[in-house]
Amino acid sequence: MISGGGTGGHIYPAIAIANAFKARFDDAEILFVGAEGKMEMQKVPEAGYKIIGLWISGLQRRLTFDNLLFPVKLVNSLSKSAGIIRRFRPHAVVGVGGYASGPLLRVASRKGIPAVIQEQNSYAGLTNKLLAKKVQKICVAYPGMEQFFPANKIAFTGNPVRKDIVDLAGKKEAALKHFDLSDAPVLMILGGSLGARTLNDSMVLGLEKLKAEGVQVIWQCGKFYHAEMKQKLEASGDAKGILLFEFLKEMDLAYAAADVVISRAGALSVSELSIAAKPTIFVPSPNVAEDHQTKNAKALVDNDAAILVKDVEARDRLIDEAIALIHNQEKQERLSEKIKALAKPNAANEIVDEILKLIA
Ligand SMILES: CC(=O)N[C@H]1[C@@H](OP(=O)(O)OP(=O)(O)OC[C@H]2O[C@@H](n3ccc(=O)[nH]c3=O)[C@H](O)[C@@H]2O)O[C@H](CO)[C@@H](O)[C@@H]1O
Repeated sequence: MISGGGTGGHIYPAIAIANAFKARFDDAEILFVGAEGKMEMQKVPEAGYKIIGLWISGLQRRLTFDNLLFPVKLVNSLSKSAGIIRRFRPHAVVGVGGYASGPLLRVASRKGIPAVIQEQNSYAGLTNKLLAKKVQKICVAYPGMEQFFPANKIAFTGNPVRKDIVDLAGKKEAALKHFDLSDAPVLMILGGSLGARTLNDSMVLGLEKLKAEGVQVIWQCGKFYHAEMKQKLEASGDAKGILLFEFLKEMDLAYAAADVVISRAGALSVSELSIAAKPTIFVPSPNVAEDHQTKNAKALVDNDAAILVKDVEARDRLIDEAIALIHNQEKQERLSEKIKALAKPNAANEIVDEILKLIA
């Protein structure tokens, strides 16, 4: 049983673990438990797995009606989790962070079912910190996580990445064809699973420069911003080679097509870009707990494996920085080599190994 979600950064590692488990045991039964109304309720069935939703959400920092409902939701979710576990009788449960993994893993551990959590970030999320005492194993993606979790429970596996992204070699030509792009340089803009206002604004401000340089763009803007960005792109006149997407389904092909990437520093984006060995400019989101995206990006930037542009500076200089990198083949190669050295492409399999050790 796999539980958690909320954003792509929790959902896709969960799917990668499920796929790696299925690849080893084709008769394995896997059930997901997510939060009603969240992205996982759509993305998990699209990946071919069954999911049950809990009525749960996070606590807001302000006093809201939702906060008053939180204890009711929690009791409801704990009781629903107990029912789901009683019926499904899992051999092991995995929590990937996000609201739903709290109640589910809490109940599972009370029933003595082996439990693993997977922490994607270099800074531990609240749900995972609370669960750490209850579970047997904690699979992490960054060194130094002993500051949040008991050292004897930690396994340094890396983040589990979908297999089609791990297997990018030889896909470039098919990828350019898929997106109907030429062999002129391709810049990819990745705003994380929800899209990013700063990246979108920077892109709009830099559109004319990119067109003048003949740069092609795969621009993932996020569902929330799509209508506005589409209208701005159309208003800019001829936009051949500037491709706008609300959400990219074929991430493997988008990575394969890209020469240079601008990205938020969500943990999975960082892991995927390392495996894909892409020369990347990270613009960490300033709107996340404890500024953890800056910490995610810093782990690479401090090793000269990526470039960092602060969110507040992005509108002024992000696109210039990207164009300079597009023209600097030698720097692209250096960044690509260094970022690849930090990749952990076998994470999903190592996490499956950890689960199997507990079941045994
Ligand atoms: C705003 C916010 O809370 N962000 C957090 C969220 O990020 P977010 O959900 O943006 O997650 P990540 O950047 O970690 O991962 C995004 C995932 O979505 C996939 N994808 C993305 C866009 C797209 O068009 N298609 C697609 O498939 C990517 O391939 C990747 O697998 O979870 C991460 C992991 O806990 C955290 O590090 C981030 O700080």
